[in-house]
Amino acid sequence: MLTVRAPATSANLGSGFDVFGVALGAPADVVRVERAPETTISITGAGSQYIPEDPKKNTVGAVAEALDAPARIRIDKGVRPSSGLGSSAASAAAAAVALNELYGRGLTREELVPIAAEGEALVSGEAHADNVAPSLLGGFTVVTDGGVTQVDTSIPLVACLPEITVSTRDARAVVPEHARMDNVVDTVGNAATLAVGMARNDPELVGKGMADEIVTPERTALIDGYAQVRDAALEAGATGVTVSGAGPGVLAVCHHADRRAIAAAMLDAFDAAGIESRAYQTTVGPGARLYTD
Ligand SMILES: Nc1ncnc2c1ncn2[C@@H]1O[C@H](COP(=O)(O)OP(=O)(O)OP(=O)(O)O)[C@@H](O)[C@H]1O
Ligand SMILES: N[C@@H](CCO)C(=O)O
Repeated sequence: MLTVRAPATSANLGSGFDVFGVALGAPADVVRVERAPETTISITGAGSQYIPEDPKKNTVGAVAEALDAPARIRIDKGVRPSSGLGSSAASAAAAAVALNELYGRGLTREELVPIAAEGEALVSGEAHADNVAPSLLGGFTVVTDGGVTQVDTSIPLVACLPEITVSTRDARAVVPEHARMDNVVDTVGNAATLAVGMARNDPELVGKGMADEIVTPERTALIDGYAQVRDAALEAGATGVTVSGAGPGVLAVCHHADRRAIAAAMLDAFDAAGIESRAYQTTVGPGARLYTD
């Protein structure tokens, strides 16, 4: 049996819609695989009751099919689905690493990115790879048609997850089809600032570079209490705040010493809006890890 732990991720980071992503130190999914004549899936853990065990409807089933690697697959969910923390991607990334090893396919982590993205196509209608790439490779990733660029970094983060759900499919429906050129110019500048900040491990540059006037404002409207939570995090010292992935998770970038106060401020602000939430105080971390029993 092979076991893989694959981390939650946060995609977009505001200015990098469908391009940027980071691996989170926590939470994570754990996937165990054994060879079998046909693929079966069982699921335990966070939100498992909302996730289909039918291989044709589960991201790990799509990965098993893409790798022609049937298996008995057990998923222990650390990442709740429809969270904005790359839940479906964490399972897909873990399965890709595990099944690649189980069947000796010999693919590199980079080569597994489009395979794991097949799972994302299944659940959100598009094979966007901005969650599976950081879950497989760790650190900060930039996904383009030309491939994936990755840099290791350890920027401190707080990811706050409210007890509401926003499906990626619904959140993609509000993305505007057109943008004004001045907003595009601003967003390109912010994205470049953010990327430099990641390379320099500088939370000030990363936070500043998350600003985005094109996609983020449309999505914040889907998250009750977002404005209050953002303001509370900024007051508590966050260098930048944005929607995590497609939401409803909210991501704050900060200095290490401010994480606790920011987490408390975000939890209180959601609470004041009548919404329970939990906060992960973490950093950008490593990618999927394989264990052999
Ligand atoms: N292995 C899996 N883990 C989690 N969700 C899955 C899995 N397989 C299928 N799904 C389905 O995918 C949907 C959740 O995926 P979605 O992309 O909406 O959320 P997410 O991965 O948490 O968020 P985001 O991509 O915005 O970070 C749910 O409908 C869930 O049932
Ligand atoms: N880039 C995707 C990520 C979903 O997690 C989106 O925002 O729709």
